[in-house]
Amino acid sequence: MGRLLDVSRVTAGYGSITVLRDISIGLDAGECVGLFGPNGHGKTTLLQTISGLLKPTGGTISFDGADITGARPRDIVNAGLVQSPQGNTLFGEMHVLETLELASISKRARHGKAQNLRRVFELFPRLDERRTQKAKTLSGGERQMLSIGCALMCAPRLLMLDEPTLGLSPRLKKELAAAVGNIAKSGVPLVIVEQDVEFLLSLTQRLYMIEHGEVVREIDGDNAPDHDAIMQLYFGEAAH
Ligand SMILES: Nc1ncnc2c1ncn2[C@@H]1O[C@H](COP(=O)(O)OP(=O)(O)OP(=O)(O)O)[C@@H](O)[C@H]1O
Repeated sequence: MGRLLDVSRVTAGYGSITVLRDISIGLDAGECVGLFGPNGHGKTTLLQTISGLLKPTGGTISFDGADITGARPRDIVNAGLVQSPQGNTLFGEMHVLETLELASISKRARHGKAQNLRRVFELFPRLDERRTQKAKTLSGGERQMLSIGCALMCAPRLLMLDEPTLGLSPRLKKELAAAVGNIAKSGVPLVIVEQDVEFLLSLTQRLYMIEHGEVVREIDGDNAPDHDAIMQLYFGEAAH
């Protein structure tokens, strides 16, 4: 059986700027993988390309055996491949419940809307307590939870999270890590972009280190280098 997600030799960028160069990553059903590396080296661009928001100029992307290279974002979501962007992309004037309901507009999300909503509130009690609070008044961590909640409203078969812990306090980070861990335990495979490698190692089986739009290293979670070696990798090799 093929992989759940197979990104093969993809090239993509913005206009004349090439960001991703012949990049390949993949995961099997039931697996969670992490992407890390220095800022500005293409991790978000990779997620946007997989989601169909950016069209690759080379390579192929398949999801559950179907070729989705260049497919429309809405068709990709309907196939069950859903991205949760960083939490600052929400509509500020809409409150929590409205936002989650709006997220269930897609064909895929309409089924089981009540059940998905229950699941989001179980996972994130903070959102349950703030159903009628406007998105713009939520804290950074709560906005991140709402962004993940929106993705969960689409009943993902693969969920991609873009820096879910960015700017969070240690306490909120722990809370979010527990919720993301529960999502993984419920059987949803994850692709997580994060700067915090320890956070990634606690949630994923495999890491890809991305530099200059390429995978420069693949790390197996069971044989991961220790903290110092990872820092050396990060700053030693990212400095040039
Ligand atoms: N819309 C855009 N137009 C032009 N260039 C862009 C655009 N979005 C991103 N870039 C550039 O593409 C490169 C890769 O950015 P990207 O956001 O993918 O990196 P990243 O690894 O996710 O970084 P970070 O960890 O800081 O989020 C950067 O040089 C960035 O400036």
